[in-house]
Order: sequence, then C-alpha cells, then structure tokens
Amino acid sequence: MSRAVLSLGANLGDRANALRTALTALKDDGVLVARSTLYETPPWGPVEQPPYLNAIAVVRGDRDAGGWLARAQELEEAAGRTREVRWGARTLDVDVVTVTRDDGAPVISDDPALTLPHPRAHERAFVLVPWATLDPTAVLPGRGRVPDLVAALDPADVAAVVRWDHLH
Ligand SMILES: Nc1ncnc2c1ncn2[C@@H]1O[C@H](COP(=O)(O)OP(=O)(O)OP(=O)(O)O)[C@@H](O)[C@H]1O
Ligand SMILES: Nc1nc2c(c(=O)[nH]1)N=C(CO)CN2
Repeated sequence: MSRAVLSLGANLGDRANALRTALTALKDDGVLVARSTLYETPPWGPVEQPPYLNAIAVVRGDRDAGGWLARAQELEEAAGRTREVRWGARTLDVDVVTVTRDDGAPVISDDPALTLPHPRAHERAFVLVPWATLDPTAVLPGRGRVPDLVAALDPADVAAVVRWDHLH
C-alpha cells in the first residue's frame, strides 16, 4: 500500500469532463482519498496554448510508484491523449507528484521514466495552490511545506490560479 498525490490537467476539448471522468475512475477504483476542486490556470512553460483546468487527487491503494504511473497513463489514454509537444496542449495529463509508503517514507527516484518527487512540482502554482488548499499540512519531500512553497512563488502566479467549479 502507498499513498500518491496526482496532478491532473486538461486544456483541449471538454476540460471539466476529462478531469471529472478521471476523478470518477479513481473513485470507482476505491483509491480516492481526497480531491481538490477544479482550478483554471494559465499555461505554464514555453509553449503558447489555451488555459488549463487543473486538480489534485490524493489516492491510496495497493500499488507501488510504478503502479500509480501506469494508472495515470491509462487515464490519459482513456481521455484520448495523443503524444505531442513536450509541455504542449493535451486532453488530459496526469503527473505523479509524490508517493509515500505506509511507513511514512517518501519514494525518491531519479529515473527519467518516473522521477519522484516530480522535479518541477515545487515551481508550479497549478500544482501547489490546489494541493495547499486541499491539505495545508502537505510536504513536498526535499522542498518543504507546500503552503510555504506557495508563499515563495510570484504572487501574480498564485493569484492567476482561480477556482473554477463555483463559477460554473
Ligand atoms: N513523476 C512523474 N509523473 C509522470 N510522468 C513522469 C514522472 N517522472 C517521469 N515521468 C515520465 O514523463 C513522461 C511524460 O512526459 P509528458 O510528455 O507527459 O511530460 P509533460 O507532462 O509534458 O511534462 P511534465 O513532466 O513537466 O509535466 C512519461 O513517459 C513518464 O515516464
Ligand atoms: N497551467 C498548466 N500549465 C501546464 C500544465 C498544466 O497542467 N497546467 N501541464 C503542462 C504539461 O507539462 C504544461 N503546462
């Protein structure tokens, strides 16, 4: 058994449907512990593309880190994700942010096929803001407390992450 924090993002097609379908699938798996609301976020990175909807899911179940990545990739494929440009637009992207064993130890890996914690999570407002709101006690191993990482971001980047559900 382990616990994982997953980051879900979509910026093509029916974005909310893609996120809700993936979250429902995790619930149906019996692994969903908690999920954030949906947030609209400006695209991060060098590629010009439409805004994203993002969410965070906390899951716990009988999988190891590779098992969570495999499930994440199945969810992407179920949403019709095609492989395109790195950091480019997609119907659904599911990243594994952290994995924690039941004894509390974080899984640390520099394998390019599964790097943990996710090497760019600490600089992504679209990950940190929903995560800190969902779990103010969360820690990103090697980086610190998630609310402190939010406080270290550019305030304009934090303000640009906007709750979406209650607007729609
Ligand atoms: N923590 C991780 N979560 C998800 N995929 C990972 C992780 N670490 C490494 N990978 C690898 O990254 C590849 C996914 O690349 P992808 O094209 O989705 O990157 P991206 O989502 O554009 O960029 P980013 O990883 O910065 O979010 C996968 O094939 C996977 O093996
Ligand atoms: N706001 C936001 N920007 C991104 C996202 C994402 O999920 N949200 N995913 C990306 C894929 O690497 C690249 N940029």
